[in-house]
Amino acid sequence: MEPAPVTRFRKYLQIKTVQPTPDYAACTEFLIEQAKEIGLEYQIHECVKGKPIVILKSIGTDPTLKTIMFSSHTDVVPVFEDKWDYPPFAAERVKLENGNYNIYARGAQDMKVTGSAYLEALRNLKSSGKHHKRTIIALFAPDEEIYSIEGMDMFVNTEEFKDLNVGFDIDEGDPSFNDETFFFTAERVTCPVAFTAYGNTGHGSQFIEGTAIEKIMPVINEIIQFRTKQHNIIKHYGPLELIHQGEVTSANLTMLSGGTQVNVVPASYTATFDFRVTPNVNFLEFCQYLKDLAAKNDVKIEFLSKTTGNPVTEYSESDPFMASLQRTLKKHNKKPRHIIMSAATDARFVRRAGIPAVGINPMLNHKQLAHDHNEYVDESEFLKSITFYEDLMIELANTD
Ligand SMILES: CSCC[C@H](NC=O)C(=O)O
Ligand SMILES: [Zn+2]
Ligand SMILES: [Zn+2]
Repeated sequence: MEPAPVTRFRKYLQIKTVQPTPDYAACTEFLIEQAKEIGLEYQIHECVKGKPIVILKSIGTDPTLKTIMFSSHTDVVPVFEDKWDYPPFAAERVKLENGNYNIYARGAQDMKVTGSAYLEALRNLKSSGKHHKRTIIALFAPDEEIYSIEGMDMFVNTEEFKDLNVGFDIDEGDPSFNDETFFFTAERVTCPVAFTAYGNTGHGSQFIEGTAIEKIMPVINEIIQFRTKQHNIIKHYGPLELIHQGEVTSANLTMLSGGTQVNVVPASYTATFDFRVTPNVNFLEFCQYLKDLAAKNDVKIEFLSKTTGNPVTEYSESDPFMASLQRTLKKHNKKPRHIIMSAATDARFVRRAGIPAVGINPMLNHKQLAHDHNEYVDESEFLKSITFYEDLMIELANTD
């Protein structure tokens, strides 16, 4: 028999909140239905029409205290459907030889599993009748996969957000590929940059000097060398390299454009890079390095994001909320490991608003498949994560 939490999780996965045209209306309807069934208060806030932030609340016995927020995003990244063994929005429950089940769907890991675990944890809390002092909020945000511009980036600056009176945020983490539980209080800065070179044009049969491509090539080459050097710093960790990725800066050439016809030398050429800058270096100094590189090669540089850096949440075991988190980890026999998030999450906006935020995902021994084909979760890990969040909610919400 399929457990009821799994049935509800699969229903959430079947809603096509896939970028670039996510069905947020159906998603909101599902979340409201859940809130009503569970007995939670709910409110919806749209910073931009059609981009709902759904907020569910279990009101604490002392509503004057700062609240505890559990954040997730509702959107998922696109798929290459022909590369999937199961339809990505059917959320098929596949039985394995060992008797366990996997649930296959886009968003199964990133991050509807977490949103579903929050809902199930709240459901259990409500039906158990357990009291908690602080109000618990489960927040479901749109557009995280496309920079959150009309999602959390805007929302944290609103009165509605201030009214939530959040004191501590639990946010997106990564499932673990071993038996350790990763938690994050800092992440790398997403820094998309476009370099554009302008040069002489002319007939494609000629040795034209000073072409755009001649100017852009040294920039590309230097960045590729930089990338290799950064990678070399962590390569010796072998299979554990993933844990250390946040300690260095990554660079990937993700877009290259220019040229209109094969026999016409292009007048301009653009190379766009996805940089993820480690908090271990000064972000502005890194930006200056890129600016100098552009100037040296007579190339225009454009920073495609307005970020000036990412604040880090202070971590101290004597902090009462952090202590509650550690107690819950201990209770669940977790081996916590404090690392730097290599990707970007909505926690960065919460931290910018001056609120401590911890990214975490309690699922263990899992293949990391966020944004990949055949994304799935192990059903038993999903079910275990519900009890983890249930305890975490109670611990954090009863923190003095
Ligand atoms: C940088 S905004 C997009 C956020 C996205 N987060 C997870 O996949 C990421 O690319 O890291
Ligand atoms: Zn995500
Ligand atoms: Zn993602």
